[in-house]
Amino acid sequence: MLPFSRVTVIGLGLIGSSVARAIRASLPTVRVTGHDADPAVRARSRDLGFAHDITDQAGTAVLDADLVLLCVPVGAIGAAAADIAADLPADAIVSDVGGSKVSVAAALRAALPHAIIVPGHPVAGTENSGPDAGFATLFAGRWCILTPDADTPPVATARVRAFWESLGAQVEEMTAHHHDLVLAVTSHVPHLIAYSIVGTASDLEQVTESEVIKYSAGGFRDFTRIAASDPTMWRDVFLNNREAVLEILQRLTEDVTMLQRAIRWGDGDTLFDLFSRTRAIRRGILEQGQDDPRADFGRAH
Ligand SMILES: NC(=O)c1ccc[n+]([C@@H]2O[C@H](COP(=O)([O-])OP(=O)(O)OC[C@H]3O[C@@H](n4cnc5c(N)ncnc54)[C@H](O)[C@@H]3O)[C@@H](O)[C@H]2O)c1
Ligand SMILES: O=C(O)C(=O)C[C@]1(C(=O)O)C=C[C@@H](O)C=C1
Repeated sequence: MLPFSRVTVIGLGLIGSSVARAIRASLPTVRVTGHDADPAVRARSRDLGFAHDITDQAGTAVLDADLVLLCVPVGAIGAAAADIAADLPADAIVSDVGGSKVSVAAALRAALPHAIIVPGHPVAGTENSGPDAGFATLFAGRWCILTPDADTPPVATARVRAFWESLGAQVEEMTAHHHDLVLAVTSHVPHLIAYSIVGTASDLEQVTESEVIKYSAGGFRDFTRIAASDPTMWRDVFLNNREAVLEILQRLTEDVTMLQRAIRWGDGDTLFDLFSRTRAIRRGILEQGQDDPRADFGRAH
């Protein structure tokens, strides 16, 4: 049995349009309705045709929904939830895809005090944004983390789990607090490092911009891909996961200082030991078959 038959997606950028496309591909009998606050995104989404209907008002989009998925930047989730509050059916489940979870859960609960809420985060994305960037296979073989709390009925969590599984994702449940700490290490601080190193390179007076472009075929090129990620989305993630990001940054600063000392004092063993450990981690990821699915980008639309 299908977990939902009428899904509304609010926010039709990379993630929202990918969810809509994935539903159309994997759950063809499910009706998909979309809404975006930006009229240009609504017009483009209608041209792309990944939803059965795109409404101009958020409230109209949710009138008969049984699942509403908020796919907007985490700083906008409270406003997007408030926009649907008056029209949300009492038995509809509200979920989201935000990259941080503690503040998102609080914003959802404040805007929708009586709704059934199952916060979520598909750990899958790219550096691109907007409705043209989405693709149906984005979630296949990737993790989706759900962070239900004491107010979340287990049956609602089970339905949202079944929904993501039907799009090809593997689902894990954890607390919002634990999610934010884990993602600070695996996603948020790595993005901050990429933004920072690309910014530093472009500021260096001794290195011209043309040299940065010319010699960026190596490791730096990988950083530039991450540093091209959406500025609004990532500003919101850092402002909304402040505590966990600052905690991990403190640890990182101490570890970088240790490496600085090893380089200064010619301590090759310390460098070699760390690099051997990190190489083993990368090889472990490859052995688990969790390599980067971006190799399929462009072919997967
Ligand atoms: N990009 C990724 O790699 C990735 C991965 C997983 C989760 N996420 C999360 O997904 C969410 C969306 O990210 P994205 O990459 O799709 O961004 P995006 O910029 O591609 O799309 C966001 C869309 O939300 C719309 N929007 C903003 N405020 C709105 C509002 N109040 N009401 C309705 N629409 C509104 C924007 O107009 C835009 O079209 C974010 O919370 C992000 O943390 C992103
Ligand atoms: O691969 C990328 O480009 C991503 O940034 C994807 C990524 C990640 O860091 O893994 C980014 C943010 C998310 O909330 C989830 C996934």
